[in-house]
Amino acid sequence: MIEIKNLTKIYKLNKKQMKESKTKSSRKVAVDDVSLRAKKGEIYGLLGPNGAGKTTTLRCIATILKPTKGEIYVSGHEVQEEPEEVRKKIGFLTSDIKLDPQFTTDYLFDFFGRLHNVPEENLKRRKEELFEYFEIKDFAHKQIKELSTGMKQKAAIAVSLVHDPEVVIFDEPTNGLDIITARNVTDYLRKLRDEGKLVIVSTHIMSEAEKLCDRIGIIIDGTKVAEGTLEELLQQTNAQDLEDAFFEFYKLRRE
Ligand SMILES: Nc1ncnc2c1ncn2[C@@H]1O[C@H](COP(=O)(O)OP(=O)(O)OP(=O)(O)O)[C@@H](O)[C@H]1O
Repeated sequence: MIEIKNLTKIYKLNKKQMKESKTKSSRKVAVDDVSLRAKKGEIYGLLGPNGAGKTTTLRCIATILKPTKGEIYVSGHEVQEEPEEVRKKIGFLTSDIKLDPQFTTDYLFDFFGRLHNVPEENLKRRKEELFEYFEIKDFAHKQIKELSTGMKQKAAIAVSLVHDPEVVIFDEPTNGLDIITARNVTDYLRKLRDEGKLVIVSTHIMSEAEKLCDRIGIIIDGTKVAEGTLEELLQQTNAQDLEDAFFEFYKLRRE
């Protein structure tokens, strides 16, 4: 389970960032008092527009960013108190973390597997399974820098799952992927959910959230403005689809 209790993340802005953001304040509240729970066996989607605070929230869960306030528990371990334990439990994918361009997928898979203390037998089996599923075999021995965007994303996904994590945190996992590769990835996330894993994803794509996520948290300007199953969100807004529901919540937030 992931439990976020009153997470707030404030970035300190430097002069250049203040100028770019056209603000006189040196503080940017990226996430403002967000609480949520996601359970094993579900895909929880964080849905929000650009700059809503989705990536910041996921990075705090993944121990990459330090929360300004609040607590986050991953399988019972608090991210600031037991970051090592949290890192063992999670697989984290984000576009900001790039695989080293001079290495091959095959090499990086083994490297990260050993870093996670995956026994050699299991590592071989995991590689066989993931490389087969994501059709990595044909380019497994090419350097990352030679790969297309889609191939790089598949490689990053396989590497993030090397240790068979019980919690999978994917930041915009289908970003930049063609429709076939994107379906491949979302199908794999469903498979993980069906195996009893907890999957948390961020997206700004309404149709993806609608089809993929068991529960959705809508986040706008760093605040969670709504949460529920698709049916619940539609009921709350009398909307026909998620896009309409989203705009209802957006209007309410901006009023
Ligand atoms: N390192 C940083 N320093 C200062 N401000 C930041 C930093 N990272 C993000 N922000 C700001 O915090 C806010 C939330 O950003 P975040 O990346 O979490 O949003 P997001 O919902 O993931 O957006 P997107 O869909 O565009 O990736 C934005 O206003 C962003 O400009």
